[in-house]
Amino acid sequence: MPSPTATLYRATVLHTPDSPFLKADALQVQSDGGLLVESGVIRASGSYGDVRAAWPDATVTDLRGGLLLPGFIDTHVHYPQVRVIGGLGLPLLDWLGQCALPEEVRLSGDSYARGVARDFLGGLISAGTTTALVFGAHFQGAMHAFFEEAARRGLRAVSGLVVSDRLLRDELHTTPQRAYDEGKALIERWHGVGRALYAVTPRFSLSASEGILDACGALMREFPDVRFTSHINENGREIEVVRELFPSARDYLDTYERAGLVGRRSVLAHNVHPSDRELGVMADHRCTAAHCPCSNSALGSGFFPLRRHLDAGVPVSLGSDVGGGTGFSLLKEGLQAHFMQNLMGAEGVALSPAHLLYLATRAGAQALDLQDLTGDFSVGRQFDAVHLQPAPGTTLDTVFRHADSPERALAAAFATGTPADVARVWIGGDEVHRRG
Ligand SMILES: Nc1nc2[nH]cnc2c(=O)[nH]1
Ligand SMILES: [Zn+2]
Repeated sequence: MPSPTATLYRATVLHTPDSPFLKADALQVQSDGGLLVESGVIRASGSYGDVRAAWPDATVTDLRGGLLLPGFIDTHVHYPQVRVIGGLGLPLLDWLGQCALPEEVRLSGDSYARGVARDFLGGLISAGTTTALVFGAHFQGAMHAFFEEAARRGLRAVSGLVVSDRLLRDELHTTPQRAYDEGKALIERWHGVGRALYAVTPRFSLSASEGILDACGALMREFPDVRFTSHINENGREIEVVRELFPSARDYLDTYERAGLVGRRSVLAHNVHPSDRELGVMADHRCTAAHCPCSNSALGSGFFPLRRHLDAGVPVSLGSDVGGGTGFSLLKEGLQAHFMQNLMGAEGVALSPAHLLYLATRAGAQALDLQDLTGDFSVGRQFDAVHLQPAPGTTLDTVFRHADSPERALAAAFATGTPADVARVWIGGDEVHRRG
């Protein structure tokens, strides 16, 4: 019997439980759909009429007039960089030195860090993101502040202390022992607590000695279900420096591989310039590449070789890479991915709205090994959802009113949607954002 707390969401529902890269017709659409949610979990789905008939006592929430999508999953976004979005015109290493790192130093102050965490979470959730792999800060206090604020907002946050011991700035450097000790303490405090998970996070091999990568490896061995994230193969100059710093490594990936950091729960951001060997190893381990198209464009990092990743069998997800990226919207990231693949001509992959939705949702859940929990609207998943409903009189509202199918409306959402079109957001059935 349905409990009195069951809610039936009535909406135009779209999701991609299967990958459109592997299966035609992967986009599932219910023009007048129903999702029955009880205790935050989806118990039934189908046409509104069918679900209503089976659950006549459920309270109906009427969301007709927009699109109900799975909450977006951002698999690469930096919490300390929200206030420095927009440093355009610099390549990676100059941008880090001039824009990102001076701000990251300020997070040594706990109250400053808490303010940044609040700004970050407000921006992320109001853009429709419900799960995120969040590149953390270099300071333990800032990470406690982040996890506390993320819990308060209800985000599914996967994050960890960022560790480095060379070539950044002294204030951001640690030691292998301290990286291990602080990482262990944070894992024991936060991993698996509420919706939080921990990710071991060396910044990138350029700023990490073998000692610090080994300390990360020790944490991964001791806590095998934590996640791993870092950067790889983003920028030509960065790759040259890594080659000089690790003369015996076969390539950039090998610097992580030798430390035991490449696995099913590893997500490496960018991978704009991979070798075939690196792609083969990532595929063998089911290690995901987080594609960040706005960042790659803003920092001039290059065109992401999506075709080569797909052909090699490497999983790919999407990231906003704020603040190298230009904002929190995964709609915008999807559009930019589409543009860049188009501009690559024969080497590019034609990305349909179904591909974009998959990359922004289910692919991220798989990257984080959370596919049984979130990322689509299958029965048994958490109700993590975003309701796109443009305000009356806006351009997207006009297009929605005249779209001849939900698929066309979805394409328009990627083409012209912004966080202003996000009307409501739920995580685990809790409403975590409602447009003012
Ligand atoms: N885009 C980007 N790449 C990085 N590589 C190392 N740190 C960073 C960062 O903060 N942003
Ligand atoms: Zn990044």
